[in-house]
Amino acid sequence: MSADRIDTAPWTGRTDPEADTLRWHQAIRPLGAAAPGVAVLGFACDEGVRRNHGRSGAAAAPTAIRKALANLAWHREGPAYDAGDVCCEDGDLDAAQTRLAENVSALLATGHLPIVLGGGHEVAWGSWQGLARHLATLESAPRIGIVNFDAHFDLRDPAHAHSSGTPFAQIAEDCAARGWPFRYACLGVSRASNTRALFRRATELDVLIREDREITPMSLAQIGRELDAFIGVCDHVYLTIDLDVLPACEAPGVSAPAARGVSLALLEPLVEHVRDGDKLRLADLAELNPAFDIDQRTARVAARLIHTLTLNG
Ligand SMILES: N=CN[C@@H](CCC(=O)O)C(=O)O
Ligand SMILES: [Mn+2]
Ligand SMILES: [Mn+2]
Repeated sequence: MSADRIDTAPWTGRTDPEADTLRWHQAIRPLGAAAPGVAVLGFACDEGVRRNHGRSGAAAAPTAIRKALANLAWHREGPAYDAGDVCCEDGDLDAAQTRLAENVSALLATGHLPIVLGGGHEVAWGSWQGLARHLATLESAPRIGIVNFDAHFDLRDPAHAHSSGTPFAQIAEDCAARGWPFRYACLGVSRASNTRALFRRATELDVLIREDREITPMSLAQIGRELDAFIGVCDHVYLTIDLDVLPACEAPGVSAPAARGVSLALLEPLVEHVRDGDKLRLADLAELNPAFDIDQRTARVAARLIHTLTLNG
């Protein structure tokens, strides 16, 4: 399986003359037959955002994230690879998500930790299918926990149209069809941005919900323990970060900027909980829209989160 497009152009940045000054652009390698490591894979698609009546532009996000990541200091021991981009052609979202899933499952089968660079949050349906396809070859009913940092549940009814607003409802249906448990934590939810119907669906699906206003410096340790307990009853974790969980001042470059949001200073320690649980199999970042970004602020946050997620190993 291979991606639709390989673009090495974003991997440029500062080169220092001193020793031990590596940055990502100097360390990352094209994917090849090599030791398992972190593998970034782009999903250049905003068809789901368009269908969800959002602001198009997230298809350009993988390149913008790579550019921001390129210049960050390299602190890893293990390798990192660029697996290229999956693109959405002619609005065929299902086909793009299927190709994403094929690439993700191939990376998992060769021992990599895939980090998918969305794309609208429709990336999650492709990411999930890749993880499910891989785990189904190993276990009959894998216990997968989905941790979504997001201002939105993205549990809209998929019967109308598959979009950036439906991926976790699609996953819930998929789990039911497979006889797998659906375990979903959605942290950073804005009550003002999700209808009563969405809150009801989340409650029916037994979603672990923490609203944006509940995540404070005082509650951080407690929410970390709740996250640990959630992860504790799973064997595998899929982490998905919708950048619109951050306040608009920290992440202006998204389709639906957050009036309140959860700041990076609170988000990052929670992401570290997920990282350090030893169960993380797959992560993606969604909804960066470079057309609305200011001085690469949102792309820099995305890159910082990748740096944090991949710091160990
Ligand atoms: N992935 C985005 N989901 C949100 C978008 C909300 C908005 O555009 O205002 C949702 O469908 O609720
Ligand atoms: Mn969102
Ligand atoms: Mn979302």
